[in-house]
Parts: sequence; C-alpha cells; structure tokens
Amino acid sequence: MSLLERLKQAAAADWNAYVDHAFVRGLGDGSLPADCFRHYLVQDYLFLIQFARAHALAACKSRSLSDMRAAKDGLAAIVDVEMHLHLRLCERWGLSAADVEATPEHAATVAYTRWVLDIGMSGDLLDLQVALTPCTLGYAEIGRRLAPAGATALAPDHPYREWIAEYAGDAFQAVAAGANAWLDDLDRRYGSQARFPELVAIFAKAARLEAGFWQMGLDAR
Ligand SMILES: Cc1ncc(CN)c(N)n1
Repeated sequence: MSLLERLKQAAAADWNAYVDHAFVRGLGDGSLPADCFRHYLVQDYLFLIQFARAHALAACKSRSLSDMRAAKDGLAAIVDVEMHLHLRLCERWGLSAADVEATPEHAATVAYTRWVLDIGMSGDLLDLQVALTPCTLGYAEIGRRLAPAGATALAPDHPYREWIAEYAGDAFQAVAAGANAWLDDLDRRYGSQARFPELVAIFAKAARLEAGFWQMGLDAR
C-alpha cells in the first residue's frame, strides 16, 4: 500500500473532515456564497507564495539532483501554473496581483504556512513532503470528487467550474501523481516503521490546518 493510503487510513477522521468540508460541498454544488470564495481565493494566493517557499526549501534539503528536480516540479506547478488561476479570477473582480499581495494574511494562512516551513526547517525531506501532501494530493482528490466525469461534464454555468477544472484537470492530476510517486520513493529511502507514527501526526495536522483554511473561507459569510 502506498504511504499516502497508509497515512489516510491512520488519519481518516482528519482527512475526511478536510476533503469533505462544507466549503468543498458548496464548491461542488455551486451553493458556496461568492464572498466566501473570494475571501478564500485571495488568502489562497498568499498561501501559495509561502508554499512555493516550502517547495524551494525541499530543493535545498535535497541530497540528489533527482530529488531537486522533483522539488522544482512542485514549485513550478505553483508559481507557473496554479497562481495564474488565482490572478485570472482576481482580475475579474478588479483586483491586481499587487492588490492581492497587499492583503494582510489571515491567521489561518499564517498558521498553516509557517508550520509547514517549520517542519521543513526542523525535519528532513520526508517530513516536509508529508507536511505538503494534504495540499497537493488533497486538492487532486477533491478535484476528482467534484468532477468525477471530468470538468467538461460540469454545467457550463456552474459558478466554480473554472476552479474545479483546474484541480480535476490533467495537468494538476499529473503533478499530484508525480508528488505521490516521489513520496513513496522518499519513504523507501528514509521511512521506517518507527517513524510512521510521527509521519501520521504531521499528516493529520496538515489535514486539520487545511480544514481550518476552508473554515476561514466559510467564516467570511
Ligand atoms: C490551502 C490550499 N491547499 C492546497 C492547495 C493546492 N495547491 C491550495 N491551493 N490551497
């Protein structure tokens, strides 16, 4: 069984509370209030800036070029692809990149991102990748859940079609598959039975911080 599957099993309650959060259900059926989505998306842009730093830290922690390339793929997926979605949507709301970057970070954004950076600073590459896993692999799972037949099957006037299409789409799914394969590779090299409980604790905390991030969006109502 992959490390992801074992972590999900061991932290099932925290994982399910994250991937099946009311915010996610509202995205799926289109009932999420627009203000909540907007608040979330602006904070998510700030979140991604810090997560890009965490992927850069993974490159710094890498002892091989192959690990460095895998870390670079995660960084590029954020700064060259994912953040463009945010800027496209923000532009439609009359917000420039400078406006978004000038927005103060919410406590939930600070809590999650700085904790991941701290795990990366104090732990090894496996600890850091486990802390990053709910981010990439969680959104890939959510994308598949919200568009089981692919994003083209969503109603053309679905208010969150573009967001869902980003995470259900082939490009994001391929990044997630690469991250999952890298996680198993790191586990083979650095993991052990003795380390597993500590990895579960990191994974579960990241899943709870993800759920807290959704809740921050909902609380904007
Ligand atoms: C909070 C959060 N978690 C994960 C992702 C997917 N990169 C995201 N954009 N934002």
